[in-house]
Amino acid sequence: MEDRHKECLKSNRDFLCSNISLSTGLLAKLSESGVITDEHLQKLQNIKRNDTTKAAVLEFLTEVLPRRAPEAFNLFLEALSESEQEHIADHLKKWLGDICSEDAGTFKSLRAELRSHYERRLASIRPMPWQQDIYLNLTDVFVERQLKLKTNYKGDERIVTMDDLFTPQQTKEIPRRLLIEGNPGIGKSTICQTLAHEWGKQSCGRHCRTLCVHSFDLVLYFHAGDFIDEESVAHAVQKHLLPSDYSITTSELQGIIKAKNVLIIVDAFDEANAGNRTLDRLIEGDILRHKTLLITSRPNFLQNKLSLFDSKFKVEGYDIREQLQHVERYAAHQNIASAPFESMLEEESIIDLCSNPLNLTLLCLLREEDTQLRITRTALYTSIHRIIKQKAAKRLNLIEAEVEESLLRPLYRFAFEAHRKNETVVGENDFKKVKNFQQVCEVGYLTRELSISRLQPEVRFQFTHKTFVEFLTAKHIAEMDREERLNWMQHLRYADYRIRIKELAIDDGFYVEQNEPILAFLFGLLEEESAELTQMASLVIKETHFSSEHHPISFESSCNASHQLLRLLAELNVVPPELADVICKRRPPLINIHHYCSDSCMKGMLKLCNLRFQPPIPMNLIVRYVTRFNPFRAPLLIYIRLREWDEGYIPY
Ligand SMILES: Nc1ncnc2c1ncn2[C@@H]1O[C@H](COP(=O)(O)OP(=O)(O)OP(=O)(O)O)[C@@H](O)[C@H]1O
Repeated sequence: MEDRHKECLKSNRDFLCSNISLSTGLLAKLSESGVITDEHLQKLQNIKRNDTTKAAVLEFLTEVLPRRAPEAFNLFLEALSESEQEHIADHLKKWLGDICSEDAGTFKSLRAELRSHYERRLASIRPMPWQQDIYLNLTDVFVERQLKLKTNYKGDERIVTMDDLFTPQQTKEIPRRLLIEGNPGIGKSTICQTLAHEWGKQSCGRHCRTLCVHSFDLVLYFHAGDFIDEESVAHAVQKHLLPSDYSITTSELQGIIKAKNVLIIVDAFDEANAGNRTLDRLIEGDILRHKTLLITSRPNFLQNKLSLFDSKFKVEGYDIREQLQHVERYAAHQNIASAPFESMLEEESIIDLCSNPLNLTLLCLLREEDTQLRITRTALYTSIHRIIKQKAAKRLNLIEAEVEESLLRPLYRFAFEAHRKNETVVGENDFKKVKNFQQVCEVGYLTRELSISRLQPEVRFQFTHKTFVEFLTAKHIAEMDREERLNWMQHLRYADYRIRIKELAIDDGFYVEQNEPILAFLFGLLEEESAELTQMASLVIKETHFSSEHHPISFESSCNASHQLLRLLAELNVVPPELADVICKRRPPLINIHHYCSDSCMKGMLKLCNLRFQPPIPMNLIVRYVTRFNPFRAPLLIYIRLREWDEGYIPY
């Protein structure tokens, strides 16, 4: 409870004890609004029964109410008014009004100024900050997030909604230090923005009476960097939240912050924690310990400060329901049909991207720009990579070429090394070699990892998505010279095998598809480099026995190693003539297309058909069980003269 409210109860104790009736109506209102618990209720009723009402009121005023949440005082006044004791509420309000009348004007004006600041400045999201003309209305597109609340030191978690952020948890105390952690682009800043913007709207709406953001008298919304070189929160408010011609002194601000129920939101601890003394003091409770502080950070930046937080939340990727809501809202906001965005969520090649709100927003923006139904996976990742690069350049105040040269190239190498070890982490020994590693992390592909051993702490960095590791690895390989690249390719395995011996519990296998995430990106990235591409394709042709004859009608001839070239061709927009020549010279006498064939295999097949070889390559097409409409299959079926299949299955 706020100091001035405590003071008010104390100064009016005699009046209250003599006048309050602990009626059933009042007690019911107090327990309904959460001011008292069932235990409190029982205790007060016992005192009333065994002693006097006065004694019970005294217990309530001294032992119960002052220990409750800041908004309990106002709820108490409301309960009085609603239980026919309005005159008591008025008496207390008048006392408070007389005491605070001078400050009240300053406070009201400050609150109005902040509200209008948030209303104006936080109304939209700009997913590409360097492109201010691309913006989305926050209220229209915001997807309500779920958070994981850590419930004990063992790491057990419980799902909560954003409405539960400020709710007392285990200890029943209002949490004063809250932490939200999450990976890059997962929506931490957007949560902060929404909280401040909601508060700016004044109305509590349906949240009324819960511990929502509107229960705070003031919300101060900062970026962690706003505290650098600021000696106090009041100084940071003056510099970052108020216009320069707004007249209020730092000591007035300090007085208001001290007296009021304030929520301080600090976004992006990870971006500005070094040498941030005021922020450290705030987290440690060395200053403003009774105020509520909400910090967001990418994971594992607050290691030695974690114990200072009463509530720790994690925000994770979208589930499918949230993805759907995201694209529907986006489409409605842009006033276009949502079907193309919804179908995007089913595209296997980008499934992992869709769970990240930033990536999904970028995908929507790209999809809107792109009138073609499909673009290659490489093109998609390249576009997103470019956006992430531009974002980093803007944030780090560098030109894009510098980001590429000094930050991304080391990152490509890290990805390559990590992939080679089949890991998605970078160890201390690796990153120590890079002088600006901190900045490399800030690009947004790496997050700080917990040490593996508690006895010997080690800092490690984790890549955010496996597919990005593959894409960045391919970027590294694409930058190698030809010999080195071919040498890397030569060491891949190109034969499928499967061993299963049940009695010995041996189950092992290898499918060349395992090479494809990187090879496909590599083909896509080198599309313009015809000679390089042809060299790589020749190697694949040779190693996967593309030119050999396959059994003409085998049900087992599924989409296997010999189809790898097809799947890699799918990543190209155009097959360059040099490569087409090689394929033509080394074409197989027959190609089997099976109902097992993957979409990219079909897509590559189409590309092959488009080369119009003379004489054409004969083809078996086995189309059993094609149940689902697939946009690649339909044109293929039209394009290819179907060999009749004696079981009479009708192609879809
Ligand atoms: N709840 C949401 N509803 C709709 N869009 C969202 C939501 N959360 C995030 N986004 C989209 O994702 C983008 C990135 O989100 P945000 O900046 O909040 O991520 P972040 O976790 O703070 O990332 P970083 O750690 O890189 O700063 C936003 O600009 C917005 O386009």
